[in-house]
Amino acid sequence: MSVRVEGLTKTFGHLRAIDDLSVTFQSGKISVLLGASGCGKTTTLRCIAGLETPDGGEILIENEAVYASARGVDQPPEKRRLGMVFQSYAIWPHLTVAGNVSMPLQAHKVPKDEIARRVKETLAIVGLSDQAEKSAMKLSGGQQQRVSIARCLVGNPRLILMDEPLSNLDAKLRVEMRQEIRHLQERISATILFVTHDQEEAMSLGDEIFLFDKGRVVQKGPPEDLYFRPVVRYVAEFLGKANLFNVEIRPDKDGASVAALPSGEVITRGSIQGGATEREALCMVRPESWRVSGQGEAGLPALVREVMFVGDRRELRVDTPIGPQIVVTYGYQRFSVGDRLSLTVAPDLAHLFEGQA
Ligand SMILES: Nc1ncnc2c1ncn2[C@@H]1O[C@H](COP(=O)(O)OP(=O)(O)OP(=O)(O)O)[C@@H](O)[C@H]1O
Repeated sequence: MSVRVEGLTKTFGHLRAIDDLSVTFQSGKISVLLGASGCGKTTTLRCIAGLETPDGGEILIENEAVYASARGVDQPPEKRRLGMVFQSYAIWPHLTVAGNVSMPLQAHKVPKDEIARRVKETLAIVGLSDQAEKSAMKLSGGQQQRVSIARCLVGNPRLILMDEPLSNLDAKLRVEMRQEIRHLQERISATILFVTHDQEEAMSLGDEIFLFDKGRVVQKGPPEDLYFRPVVRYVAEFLGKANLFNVEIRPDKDGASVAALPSGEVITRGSIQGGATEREALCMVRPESWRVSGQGEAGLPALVREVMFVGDRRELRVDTPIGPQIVVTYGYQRFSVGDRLSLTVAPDLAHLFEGQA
């Protein structure tokens, strides 16, 4: 079920929580709504669910208007046939696991034997078949969240809205649950809109990320596009770590381009985005994209100031003629404070924007 939002606006007093938002969330995909606290992610989700009434615009689910201000359309939440999972599990502590999952069906007066069948099927999907008769209160946080996911799935929604569903889980479980949600989505081919402010969660889960700022989407696309090809500085700095500095792009003798720093060093040559025309640009290099070689080699000279060993990788803070840079290397590559290095980057990993550092 695709979801289309057209010119959506929602204000709270003087605050524009959603500001003329137009986006399409694709059918059968996980779309992640990502952004800092207060940027309008939850309000967008609540408007789609019908839990919040927008000030204007349209919301279409599978091309059917569930909200259209100009035509006075505003379907109640229960008519929109979607499922929701929240940060708080909101399970009933006095009921069993099966009792919790059956609640939405009982509310719709579904026949008893059908309830039993659907609860059984759904518990199998979320891996809780052997816990069906256990009191919901006796489950771990991860299991409780699975119960709330099962309760959402039991009504067979084609569209599932998830608002920070993993925030209350510990770090290891969060990563496991991410994979489970991915597998689940593949099995039931549902459309999932997933709200988070965690960039790693967004990148590992999303088919597409919608990065919000001040009630608008700044950039949307596959995670790799946002990470390696951000359209503006805000996106570069929100997703992961970014080294940002000014470069001059000029043609090389053989027709390729070189990116030279204001201090004169050439950091890359080849087919750089932006072509061979002479111009100044803002350049972004991700920490792991720097290629490290020994002192005296061509490139940007760097002096190691700090080394942080994190097992699989080593994070270096280095001083260079263009200011401090972050460099990430493999954990087995040994570096010490005081080492002198040279840094270069592959042309396709030197990403250029308009603007100045
Ligand atoms: N019911 C409300 N009354 C007044 N202001 C509200 C209400 N709901 C949301 N807001 C405000 O609207 C803005 C957007 O809120 P929203 O919850 O959508 O942000 P968010 O991106 O989901 O942030 P978070 O990750 O903190 O939930 C915030 O400034 C918030 O304080």
